Amino acid sequence: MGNTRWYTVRLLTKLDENNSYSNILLDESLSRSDFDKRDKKFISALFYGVLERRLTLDSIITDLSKNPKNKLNYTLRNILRCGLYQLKYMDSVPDNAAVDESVELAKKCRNPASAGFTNGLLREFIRREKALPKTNNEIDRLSLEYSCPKWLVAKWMNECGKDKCLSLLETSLGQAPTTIKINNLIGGVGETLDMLLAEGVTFERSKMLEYAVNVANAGAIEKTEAYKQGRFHVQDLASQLCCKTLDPQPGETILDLCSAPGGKTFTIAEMMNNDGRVLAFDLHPNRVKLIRSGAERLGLTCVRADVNNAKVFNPNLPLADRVLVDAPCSGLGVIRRKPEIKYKDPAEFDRLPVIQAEILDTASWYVKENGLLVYSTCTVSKAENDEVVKQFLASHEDFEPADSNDAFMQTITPDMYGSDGFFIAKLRRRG
Ligand SMILES: C[S@@+](CC[C@H](N)C(=O)[O-])C[C@H]1O[C@@H](n2cnc3c(N)ncnc32)[C@H](O)[C@@H]1O
Repeated sequence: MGNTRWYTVRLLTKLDENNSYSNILLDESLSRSDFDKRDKKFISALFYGVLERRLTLDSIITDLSKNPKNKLNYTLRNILRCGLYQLKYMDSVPDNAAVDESVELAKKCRNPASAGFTNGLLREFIRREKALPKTNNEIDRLSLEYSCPKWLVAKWMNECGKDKCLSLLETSLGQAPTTIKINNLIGGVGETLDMLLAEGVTFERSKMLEYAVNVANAGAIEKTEAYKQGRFHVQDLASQLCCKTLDPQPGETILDLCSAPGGKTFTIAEMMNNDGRVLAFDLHPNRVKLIRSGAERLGLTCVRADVNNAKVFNPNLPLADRVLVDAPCSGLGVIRRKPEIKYKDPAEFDRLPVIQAEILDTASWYVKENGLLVYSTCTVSKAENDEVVKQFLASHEDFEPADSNDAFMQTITPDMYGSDGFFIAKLRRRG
């Protein structure tokens, strides 16, 4: 097991140094390693666990360090984070093993004092009965308990109220579900599910959507024969609900302006029985390739993918029956999948509403009379959701809510259907 811990510490350190995406870094390096299944599971649990609890773990380190101003190097900090995580959150690891293994790793550090420091800090944590540092107010307490930055706790408390905020915090931790969208154009649903079952994949069909299936042991889902045959793609339930809101019909022209990697494009094309035109765009050429290869695997010949900047009006694009703007956003609805999002500097998110408004305004030019414009994000943030839509409606008299009551704007939170956090607004161009 020592090897798996050192491996995890090195991966976490790489993440600190390079700012890369956690899932890509872990998947790529594990697939190149020769660890067995059990070791890989341990490494993943420790890696993601430390990442999602990083704020809490660092607060404990600061609290217990005799000299908190003493800067720890990345490696030693990650050894301590991993040790504390095992002590506090991994019941399967005995306390002595967590401490001893961490001390062994600390001996690999250049500073000879590291091992003693690690031993002292971890043992002090046990002596204090693994209590979290004391806090003075509720925001600080929740921030520490859920490893969520104070600004985000305060924001959700303010915007959603205490109960919703608590449920957002609760569902921001732990394993995210894996949902697939069955391709109704290749074989029957039953046939595809039988194939998955035969390959050892267990699942539960969604009660909300006919072609949505929750997969339990999703590890190698993209290695299955059913996947290779294009019988499904991985897509969260909320994204599938977004496509349902767009409600594309066979024979129509659809524009999907922020489309990569293409999940919604594929579902839209399948809902249209591959009949009509789905014009899918993204700003980044490499990501456009993902749309093309996905559509090809799924046999969706009605999809055409190209590079296009959604902020700038493109006179070559046709008027469309329905236009989807699945906008770039802060991603606060998916921090369970990508914990690094919550540690970003919130100032980075300030520019997003302006970009979103620009894209939505440009998108509106492509909508036919009586056509639909759907705006969506995978974030829970009024500034990027409700406010963008309200301002759009205020400055575009030719558009109206597509549903008569408040239902035209929907904030989906993970507690509702077990999906990601998501926002969908459905607007119509007046006739
Ligand atoms: C939320 S993701 C889209 C996810 C996609 N709709 C799906 O379901 O798979 C937002 C996408 O917008 C793209 N994007 C960002 N700025 C853009 C712009 N100005 N024009 C077009 N695409 C843009 C990003 O590259 C990213 O792929």
